[in-house]
Amino acid sequence: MKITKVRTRVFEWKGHTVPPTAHFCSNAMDELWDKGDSMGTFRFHGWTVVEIETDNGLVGLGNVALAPRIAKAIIDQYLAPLIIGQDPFDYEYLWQRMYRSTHAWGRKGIGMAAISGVDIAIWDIMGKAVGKPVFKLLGGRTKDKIPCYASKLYRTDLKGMQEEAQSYLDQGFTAMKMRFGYGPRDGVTGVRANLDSVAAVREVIGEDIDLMLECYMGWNLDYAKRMLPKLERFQPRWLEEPVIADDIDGYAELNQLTSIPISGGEHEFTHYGFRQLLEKRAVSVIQYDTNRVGGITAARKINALAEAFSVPVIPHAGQMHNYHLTMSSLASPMSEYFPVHDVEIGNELFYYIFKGDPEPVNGFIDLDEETPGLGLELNSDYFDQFNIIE
Ligand SMILES: O=C(O)[C@H](O)[C@H](O)[C@@H](O)CO
Ligand SMILES: [Mg+2]
Repeated sequence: MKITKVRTRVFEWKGHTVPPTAHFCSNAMDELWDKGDSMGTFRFHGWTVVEIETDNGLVGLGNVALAPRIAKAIIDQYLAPLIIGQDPFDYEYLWQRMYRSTHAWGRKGIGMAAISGVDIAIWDIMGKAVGKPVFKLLGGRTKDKIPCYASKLYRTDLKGMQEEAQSYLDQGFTAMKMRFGYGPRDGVTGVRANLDSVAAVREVIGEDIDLMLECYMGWNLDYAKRMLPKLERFQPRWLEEPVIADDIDGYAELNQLTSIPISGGEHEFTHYGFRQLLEKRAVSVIQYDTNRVGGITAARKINALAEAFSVPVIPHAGQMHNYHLTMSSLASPMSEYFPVHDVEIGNELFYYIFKGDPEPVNGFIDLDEETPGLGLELNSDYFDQFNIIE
């Protein structure tokens, strides 16, 4: 079997979006004095869709969620020529070919995200070629079903957050993640506002539900050191990305500071990046996203490393490209799940572009044993709401 064609399309949402309110989610721009839209940095309203065709008529589907127009250009100009004419089952060779030939500029960030999109499509082809779901190629089922945590709870008014938390309990979730809205520049009142939001959610969910806390890199080391002891009484399952992704020593310091596990890796790349995080004991939970980290070929290596370090892997976002790895790895106890809603920050856009992602039932998702490949197809129902760039 040979790869004959690589097609990339950018899907840019032009439909209705829910505007974020102030202090919706702390983020890496918060430290800067900025007159602009401080929420702009973490809205993702576009996606790159990768379709790889083979000479026996198979089409593999991959995706990239970061800087979609750039990802498309990288795939079209640099990666497609490296894989056309090649056998998709040579996935490790192809990964190394893409990785090494773009090494001067592509090791981390959007270069690796583009490689990820291609690699995901290659795994989809392999599954379709042998008539098996991708998790079967990765070792098979290690769990009956995958427990999921509901991930939204952006910082709005406390009553609204409480109602939202209650709705996840009603749907059967036993774990959920909330976002902080305030950081170092918001002073003592911001500290109080952050603590109040966790107290409000805990009040509704009680002590027997896992609660994850997300900073999205909106704090700094000093602020995080002051916040962590104050958060201990809420017994969070983890505190996520307290500082920017490059401050690995900061993560390591925070991870030893209190009983609260520090999570990260959503903005880290390849097994080399994760070796550093693991060796420094910088994170207690790993959160790569397969569509950034280097695809399934890199993610499975990270799973092996994490297993040896006894650090759980709970990938960013859930979604099919991650679920297959979670299903097949003992290192992965759980998945993130974005409850479907109107287009807000863009995480939910995945469901408007693809269909096939499983719906959680009582807080668990399952993968079908019979559907070959990743189990995704394009969802043409919403095509007219996108600007589609070929
Ligand atoms: O962990 C996450 O789910 C991500 O950090 C968020 O989706 C991010 O996009 C900020 O909301
Ligand atoms: Mg996160």
